[in-house]
Amino acid sequence: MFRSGQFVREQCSPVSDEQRQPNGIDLTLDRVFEQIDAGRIGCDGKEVGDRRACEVEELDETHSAYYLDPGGYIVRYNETIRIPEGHVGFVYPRSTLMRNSCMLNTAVWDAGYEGKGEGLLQIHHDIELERGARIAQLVLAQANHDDSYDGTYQRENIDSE
Ligand SMILES: O=c1ccn([C@H]2C[C@H](O)[C@@H](COP(=O)(O)OP(=O)(O)OP(=O)(O)O)O2)c(=O)[nH]1
Repeated sequence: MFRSGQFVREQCSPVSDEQRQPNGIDLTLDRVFEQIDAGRIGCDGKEVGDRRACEVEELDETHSAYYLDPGGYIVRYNETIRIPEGHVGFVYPRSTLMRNSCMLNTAVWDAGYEGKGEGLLQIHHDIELERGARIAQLVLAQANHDDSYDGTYQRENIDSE
């Protein structure tokens, strides 16, 4: 069973009323990165390639935003997300992203994970994205599981900042 938006909200912070959805909460954009070096996935371990932070551009006198050309980017969400025991999380793109020829690729959010997670943003047509804008939605489903998340991404982007 998928949990209510209010339940999901209680596992994340900070979350404003505007982010609350019937079945989850919207996640907002913190930062955008471009990968500049090869990563590695081996049988004995893994490595994430180096990346550089993209710059927010002054688009006119009143606002600044990321202006992204087609390509693949890593995005970091603003919210610290906690996946409670007995649950699994899924993140979907906000449909307006998709309707603008962009897509967010995501993986499984394990029970016990806590952190400011990341996603792969695919841009198929130039788009303007403001920091803090809602780009994705997190939902939580009840799930049986063996053990809890204890990997290298535990508390990512919380302890390091
Ligand atoms: O789109 C996603 C999906 C998951 N996560 C977080 C939550 C998840 O619990 C954690 C680890 O994901 P996964 O287990 O898929 O990573 P891995 O590559 O297998 O690394 P590890 O060996 O640390 O588990 O990353 C994200 O930040 N973004």
